[in-house]
Amino acid sequence: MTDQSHFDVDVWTLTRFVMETGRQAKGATGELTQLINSMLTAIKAISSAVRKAGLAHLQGIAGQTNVTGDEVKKLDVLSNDLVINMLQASYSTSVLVSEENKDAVITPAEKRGKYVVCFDPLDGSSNIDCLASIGTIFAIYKRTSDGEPSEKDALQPGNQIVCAGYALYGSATLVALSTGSGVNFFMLDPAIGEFILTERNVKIKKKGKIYSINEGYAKYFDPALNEYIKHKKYPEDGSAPYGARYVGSMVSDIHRTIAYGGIFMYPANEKSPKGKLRLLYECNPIAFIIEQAGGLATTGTQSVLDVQPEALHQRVPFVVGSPDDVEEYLSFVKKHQK
Ligand SMILES: O=P(O)(O)OC[C@H]1O[C@](O)(COP(=O)(O)O)[C@@H](O)[C@@H]1O
Ligand SMILES: [Mg+2]
Ligand SMILES: [Mg+2]
Ligand SMILES: [Mg+2]
Repeated sequence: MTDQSHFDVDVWTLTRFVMETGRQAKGATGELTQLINSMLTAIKAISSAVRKAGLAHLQGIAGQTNVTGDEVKKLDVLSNDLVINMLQASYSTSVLVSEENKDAVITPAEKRGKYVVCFDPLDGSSNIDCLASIGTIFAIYKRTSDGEPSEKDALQPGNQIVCAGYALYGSATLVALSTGSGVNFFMLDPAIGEFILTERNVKIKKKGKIYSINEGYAKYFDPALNEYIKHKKYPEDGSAPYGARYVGSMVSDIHRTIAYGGIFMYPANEKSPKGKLRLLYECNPIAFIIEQAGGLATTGTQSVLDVQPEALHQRVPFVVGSPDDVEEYLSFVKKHQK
């Protein structure tokens, strides 16, 4: 018998994992499995496009701006089309909300299913042309209304999420996924085109040593935030200062925060009174994952997942990470409210 130890013959692919957990869900119809698998197909295709962008003239701008004023890149458009087409072909969705579409995309009647998906097809677009890591983010909800689907079906708080995940197109392509019972990491094995389970039930450190924020906006930060950052740089208790890391691709900054611990912040500031990150397809899915990993996700005044959305592209201030770090930040906010 040859030694097969180097080749796993009982490999846990993401598809197998989702089927396994899907079967345990009461009343499982397999529709969520179909949906997730279609999302994975889009993610594999985006991963391939990202890695050949420089060769296939896919870098650079597409020549338009989106509803939130972002300059849309060619890869934003390609990724968006891939996700929409794959999800609608899965017969499991009724309403799609994308960063790149002003209005909700309603699935044609003959292809409708019971899920609503909010997604950022390509996160970190400003980093495409310099080859820094970028990602895809998604959140899946069950439709709760009857009759004709509409954008209202997507205005659910993040605490109603059924499944959320992100893909990171980094030195490897990774998917972090949660269906509400913890977070699991899967890495793409290009040799077989499958995502392989690499880390089960991932937990974030209680406290980290890294803070992550774009300090280029420090001029516009509120006093509580500036005092908190000063405390990280010049700790009064003689402890070591925190390290600073900021990629400018949220998925990349978030994945590092989960892997190493610490805090990621995109708060409100004078220039962006509600912050920059969008609630439905950036903050809610990431907040869900972070909390499933034992972390905290706050707007500064409430838990992100409790925010009742009022508009598809609304922004919220966003501070997430290790529980002790987020709590410490909130203590500075409270101190300045008195
Ligand atoms: O350049 P800034 O203002 O720090 O903003 C960086 C943030 O903008 C984003 O790129 C916005 O996301 P998109 O690239 O999907 O529009 C985040 O990924 C990132 O955290
Ligand atoms: Mg954008
Ligand atoms: Mg984004
Ligand atoms: Mg985007």
